[in-house]
Amino acid sequence: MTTATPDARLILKDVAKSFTNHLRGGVHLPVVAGVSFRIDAGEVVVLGGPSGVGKSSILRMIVGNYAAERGQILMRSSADAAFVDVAAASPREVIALRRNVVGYVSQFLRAIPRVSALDVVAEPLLARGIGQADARRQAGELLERLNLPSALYDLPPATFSGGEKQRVNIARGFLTDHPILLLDEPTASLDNANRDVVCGLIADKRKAGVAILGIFHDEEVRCRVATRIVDVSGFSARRAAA
Ligand SMILES: Nc1ncnc2c1ncn2[C@@H]1O[C@H](COP(=O)(O)OP(=O)(O)OP(=O)(O)O)[C@@H](O)[C@H]1O
Repeated sequence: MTTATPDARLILKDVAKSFTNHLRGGVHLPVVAGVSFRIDAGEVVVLGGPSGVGKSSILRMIVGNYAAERGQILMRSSADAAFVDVAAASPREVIALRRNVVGYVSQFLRAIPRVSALDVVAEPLLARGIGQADARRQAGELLERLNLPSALYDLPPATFSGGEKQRVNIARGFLTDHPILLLDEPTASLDNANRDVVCGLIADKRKAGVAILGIFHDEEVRCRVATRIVDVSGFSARRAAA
């Protein structure tokens, strides 16, 4: 299952993560071990399992926010490209992978003071060399699809509602054409109409051959978007240690 095929974009091999709490006398908290799965282009794999089992931690290791303790996290942009191991990558390599290979929609928007919603969304396109007018136009079109009132485009998102902030975050993550996309509960604060829009955006990405890995607590959304579910309970380090 974790062998490389031409379609493979993301391969995890025997990945493990635990935390050590230095403020609590070095308490050691094993989270996951033996995490092994593969995602091909055009798949939407959803991580399942109970709260606290390690789903978000796996996404954060893939995007390089958390260091993997063991194992390999191999990713590539196309069938012709070489795999890069995020688990062994330098900070500079991680930044390049985030710019070009792996997109990430986190649970919460990290609002930058004084930067407008439109520019927050357009920024990843600018970083990839697209001109400002074009980037802002594309950002506006996506925000419109996500039903964000145009009166908000020029305002910084800091004072937006939870659902409005989440839609800015989704637009920022979906605007680029990263070949791998990670989604951490992108529909959590959305109403039904906008949940439908996000399901449509995910379907478009899948058709374009993007390899998607997501967490969705909403069962209806999970059933609509998932092509496969990976149950993280099977990798629980606590269960293995018990
Ligand atoms: N930075 C951190 N420092 C210490 N412990 C952490 C850290 N991040 C996560 N954990 C712990 O790791 C475990 C797994 O957390 P994680 O957020 O990955 O679970 P989850 O399956 O995504 O949960 P949920 O479904 O509730 O979001 C939890 O026990 C959590 O407390």
